[in-house]
Amino acid sequence: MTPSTRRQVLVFRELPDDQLARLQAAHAVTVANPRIPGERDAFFAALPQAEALIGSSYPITDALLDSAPHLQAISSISVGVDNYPLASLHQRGIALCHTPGVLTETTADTIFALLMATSRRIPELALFVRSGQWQRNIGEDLFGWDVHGKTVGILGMGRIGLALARRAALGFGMPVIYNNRSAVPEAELGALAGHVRFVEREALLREADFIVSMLPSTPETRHLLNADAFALMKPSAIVINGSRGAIIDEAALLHALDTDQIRAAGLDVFATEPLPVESPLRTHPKVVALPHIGSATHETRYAMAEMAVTNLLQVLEGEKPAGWFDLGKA
Ligand SMILES: NC(=O)C1=CN([C@@H]2O[C@H](COP(=O)(O)OP(=O)(O)OC[C@H]3O[C@@H](n4cnc5c(N)ncnc54)[C@H](OP(=O)(O)O)[C@@H]3O)[C@@H](O)[C@H]2O)C=CC1
Ligand SMILES: O=CC(=O)O
Repeated sequence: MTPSTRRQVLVFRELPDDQLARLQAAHAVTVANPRIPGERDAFFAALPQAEALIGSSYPITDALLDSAPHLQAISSISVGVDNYPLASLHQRGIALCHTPGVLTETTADTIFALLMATSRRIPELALFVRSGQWQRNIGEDLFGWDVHGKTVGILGMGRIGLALARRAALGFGMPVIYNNRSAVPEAELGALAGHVRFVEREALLREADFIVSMLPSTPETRHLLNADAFALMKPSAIVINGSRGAIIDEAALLHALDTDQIRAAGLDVFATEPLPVESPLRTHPKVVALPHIGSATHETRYAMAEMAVTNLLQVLEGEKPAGWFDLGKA
């Protein structure tokens, strides 16, 4: 990419003031979030001039790219890149950046908390107290299930999967099994060496007490947790989805929960987000549902915004930033 003078940058999700100012110091910036009804028209009006986009949580489609003929770079404020048409970006020569690493530990904290909350029924019992139902000692109908010592099966042992495995194996004494397309080299396991075991996916689904998805959403991982997968799991299995809604066939999940094929599910992500109010997952007694908060702390959302702005500034200068996404390998 040729080093720039001032480029037309379209910001499609709010940025911290100081990070917006970094962009404004170097480029001509329009801020318009297409998810906000009052800003939608401004977003589409700015696309024909836009040379760069920065934001997240909005699907960038081929049709949208067609209306942005000058686009040269997109900087996503996320690690997941499933909102972008990767092959089209590659074909059109549009660079893509994302924010791997800065959200790893925070997301692992959230997903481990979700695992614990689901198994120990924390939201349900907190509501029990809040609603004034705690009148005597609780009975076993409200007991949860142990977390420590149980086997966790991680689908997608990448950056976040490994951070989750450290919490589970080294903090909670949990045997960890995992599945990837290729096993993590022993040298990259660090303190986890000897604590985790690569297994085939089917074995993971059969053996694990907790099945956790940290897989990216791709054509290959779509509905990987489907009726066949739930049929392999233990009736006591708890399914945790910390990555993307598309990994789970939600109708099959509901059937598995309703027929006691599995015990419970903890979900941070859904096929449609925000979760539609009519979704049975919202109020299902065996489901703990969160509003996609894996990385949602003040510190980490700031770090993501800062990295995304740095990525964009560097890519517009013709450099290859830390968050460069290699479209050639996607
Ligand atoms: N809930 C939330 O708020 C958040 C959700 N996420 C989600 O988490 C995902 C993972 O993030 P991160 O850990 O940084 O990503 P990584 O790329 O580091 O990890 C992904 C892992 O999945 C494995 N994988 C990819 N495709 C397949 C497949 N078809 N079958 C089996 N394994 C596969 C990869 O291993 P291999 O290549 O060997 O197969 C890799 O180890 C993101 O893509 C995003 O969707 C991320 C942040 C926050
Ligand atoms: O879901 C969040 C992300 O960063 O990806």
